[in-house]
Amino acid sequence: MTIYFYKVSDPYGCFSNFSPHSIDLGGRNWQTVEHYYQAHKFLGTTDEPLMVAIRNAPTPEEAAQLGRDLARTCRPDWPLVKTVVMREAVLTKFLTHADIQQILLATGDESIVEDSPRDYFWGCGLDKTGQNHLGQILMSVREEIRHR
Ligand SMILES: Nc1c(N[C@@H]2O[C@H](COP(=O)(O)O)[C@@H](O)[C@H]2O)[nH]c(=O)[nH]c1=O
Repeated sequence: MTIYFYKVSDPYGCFSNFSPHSIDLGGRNWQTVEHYYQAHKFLGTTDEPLMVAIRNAPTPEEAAQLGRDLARTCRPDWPLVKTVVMREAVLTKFLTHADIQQILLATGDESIVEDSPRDYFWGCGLDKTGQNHLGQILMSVREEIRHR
C-alpha cells in the first residue's frame, strides 16, 4: 500500500521536510530540512545574507516564506541542483535521527508519496499526477541506508 504523507501532525509526518529534526551540514546546524533547502536557493548570489535569516527563522513555515520571496535572487542553477541539495539534507536527517530512520526502513519497499495538493514537483499534486521528487528521494535514501 502506497504511503502518503504531508502534514507533520499526520501519520508519517516525520517524512515531511517541515518535521522538527535538525541536521548539521556545511558546518552549520539547521532546524529542519526545509530551513537548509530554502536557504540554499541564495548561495553565491547577492542575496546570500538572506541565508542567515532563513537559518534563524523560528519555524519551517517562516523559512519557506522567506525562501519563496520572488523579489529575491535565486541562484540561476537552482532548477539543476535543487534535487541534489534536497537529497543531501534528507539523507543527513535520516542518518542523524535513529527513531525516524527506523520508521523509514520499516516501510519496506512501499511507494512513498508526498501528498501535497499544490506541489506537482516535490509532491503528487491535487490529482496525483505530480512527479513526487520528495517521495523518490525518501525511497532512494531508504535504499542507501539499508545497504550501508
Ligand atoms: N510539506 C509542506 C510543503 N512542501 C515542501 O515545500 C518545499 C518546496 O518549496 P519550494 O521549492 O519553495 O516550492 C519542499 O520541501 C516540499 O516538500 N509546503 C508547504 O507550504 N507546507 C508544507 O507543510
